[in-house]
Formats: sequence, C-alpha cells, structure tokens
Amino acid sequence: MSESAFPNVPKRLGLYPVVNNVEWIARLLDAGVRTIQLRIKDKAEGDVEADIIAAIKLGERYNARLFINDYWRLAIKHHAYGVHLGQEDMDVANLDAIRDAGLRLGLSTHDNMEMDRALVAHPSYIALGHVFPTNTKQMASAPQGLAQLAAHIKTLGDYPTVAIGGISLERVPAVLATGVGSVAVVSAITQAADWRAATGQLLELVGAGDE
Ligand SMILES: Cc1ncc(COP(=O)(O)OP(=O)(O)O)c(N)n1
Ligand SMILES: Cc1nc(C(=O)O)sc1CCOP(=O)(O)O
Ligand SMILES: [Mg+2]
Repeated sequence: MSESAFPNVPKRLGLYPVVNNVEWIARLLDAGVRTIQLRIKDKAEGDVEADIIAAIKLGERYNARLFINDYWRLAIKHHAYGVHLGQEDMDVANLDAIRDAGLRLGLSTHDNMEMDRALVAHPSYIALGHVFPTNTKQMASAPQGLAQLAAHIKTLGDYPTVAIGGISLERVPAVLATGVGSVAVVSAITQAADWRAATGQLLELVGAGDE
C-alpha cells in the first residue's frame, strides 16, 4: 500500500444518509442532503451498475458528495465522488486504483486497532461505529458508546470523522457534542413515519456539511 493520501473532504460532511436504492438518493438530494451513500449489498456487479450510474448522475446534478459502498470498481469506472469500504473490504479492494482515479475514500472502524489500520491508508474520512445498538446491520462488536466515540474523535484531531450506528434524532445532540463532523443514519430516515420531516429536522441539527 502506498503512503499517499486520498483527496480531502470537508472536515464537516454534515448529515450523511446511507440508503439502498436510487429512489432514496433522488428524494434526499431534493430535500437538501449533500453527503449521501448508496449501500446495496450482495448483488452481482452487473445487477447494480445501472443504479450506480443513476446515483452518480444525481450526485453530480445536485453537486453532492455521493459515496458508493463496496462496489469500488464500478465507482472508479463511473467517476463517483467517493467510495466507502469496511475493514474486510480493504483486504480485497485496490486502494491504489481508487486513489489514482481521484476518488475520495471513507473507511469503517470499530475500535483502536481498526482505527490504526485505517489511518495507515490515509483515507479521506474515518467512520466510527457502531455508536449505539442498531437493528439495521448485524454487528460483530459491541456498541462503542458516546465516551469511546468522544475519545476517538479527540485522538483524530482535525481528521474528518463520521459517526454511525443507532443514531436517532433524539440522540443527535449528544453525538454532535463529541465534535464529530458528520452523522450517518439509515433507519432514522428510512424507517421514520415521515421521512421528509425527519430529514428536515436532522438537517437542521447536523447541517448539510461544509463546501
Ligand atoms: C458511513 C459508513 N460507515 C460505516 C459503514 C459500514 O461499512 P462496512 O463495514 O463495509 O459494512 P457494509 O456497509 O458494507 O455492510 C458504512 N457503510 N458507511
Ligand atoms: C451500515 C452500518 N455500519 C455500521 C458500522 O458501525 O460500521 S452501523 C450500520 C447501520 C446503521 O444503521 P442505523 O442508522 O439504522 O442504525
Ligand atoms: Mg462494506
């Protein structure tokens, strides 16, 4: 792995919905979201390529920061803003190819060891999870909680950071108090009784991120 850094992202990426289809990307960009992730799981590349192309086009139209989860080859091929990868993904992805193509990279971390490993790659941002229990994804580790999150944010200093996992609207103020630059959510939006109202309230609290 080379020692060069990935392209910068703003320190504050703001509200960061993680969604599993293009319809959500379209509605959330229209609602004012400017950092977003397309997270489709466990499909063949040929079955997701059209959705990835459509999501990237939407991201460009709204001048938004669209990250593609997992499908790094397609993200490179179609010039996405960025890619999000987990620790296991790092074992198989070609990080040099992602960086050489000029894409930003976000990496997941869940503890000190994973943070150290991620930092060696000099990603554009570090995601820290899961903060609270979550029903959206089966996690191998325990929730890290707010105190551990705050300690990690302090260690990371000026590095762009994203908190994820079990973050509800009610929990956002405490999460922001750790100094984290971005709040990633799935169910707080996609399972909300009124997604538009939830997104508006979340944007009000977290912001859409810096330019
Ligand atoms: C912003 C953000 N943080 C963490 C993750 C989780 O990524 P990963 O560990 O690779 O797990 P999957 O999402 O691929 O199941 C994420 N997607 N986004
Ligand atoms: C996709 C994902 N990754 C996590 C991590 O900790 O790496 S937690 C998570 C799911 C987050 O969903 P919700 O906002 O509904 O809890
Ligand atoms: Mg992954």
